Amino acid sequence: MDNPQKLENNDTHIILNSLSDSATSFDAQEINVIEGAAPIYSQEELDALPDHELKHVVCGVIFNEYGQVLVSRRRAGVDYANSLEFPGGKVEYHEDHAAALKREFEEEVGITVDNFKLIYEQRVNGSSSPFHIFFYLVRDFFGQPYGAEGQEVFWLNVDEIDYNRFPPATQLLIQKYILTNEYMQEIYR
Ligand SMILES: Nc1nc2c([nH]c(=O)n2[C@@H]2O[C@H](COP(=O)(O)OP(=O)(O)OP(=O)(O)O)[C@@H](O)[C@H]2O)c(=O)[nH]1
Ligand SMILES: [Mg+2]
Repeated sequence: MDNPQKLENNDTHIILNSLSDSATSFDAQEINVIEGAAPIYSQEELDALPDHELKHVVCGVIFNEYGQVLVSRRRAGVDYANSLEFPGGKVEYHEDHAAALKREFEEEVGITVDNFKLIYEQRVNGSSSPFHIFFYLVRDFFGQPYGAEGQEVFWLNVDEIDYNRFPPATQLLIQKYILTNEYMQEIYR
């Protein structure tokens, strides 16, 4: 792959970036947390669960050459509807994390991704069952991201990120990893 992190077309960058206006005007109150999402397990109980009993979720954090991060808006009718998220989803039983990340990025934002590094993981009380979420820094991508499932997708400047717009596990990732600039040494290496 030739210089996979560089977007092929600067117009696409501008179109995607202009969508961030709607993200910037987003009201955190719109986030629809489905009823019954109260924690089922205490943190202690969650920590004691065998990992094979937990669904694995993988999400990818990608930066473009302008230092912006790729974000999607969750659709209506799902948990945390309307919140922002990093693309990703549930690992299927036959997949490892890398295969699941590649599939989710193809399905959700139409790009090919590679060269992953685990940056944060956490066990979470889901609305129906607990899951284990893993966030990967994605160092290489190829193609132009778009909302392949009809959702909004945009590049967001790191200093415009409002972590309150994301689900709780993602808020922690943003606070620990993105707002502290810890990612810098990994991508601008
Ligand atoms: N994609 C994504 N999911 C997240 C993030 N943070 C977070 O708590 N989650 C949770 O991870 C769980 C699974 O993610 P998902 O809904 O994207 O799963 P998926 O793509 O396989 O969806 P599907 O079941 O409709 O096919 C959801 O409960 C979601 O709320 C995030 O930053 N990105
Ligand atoms: Mg998903």
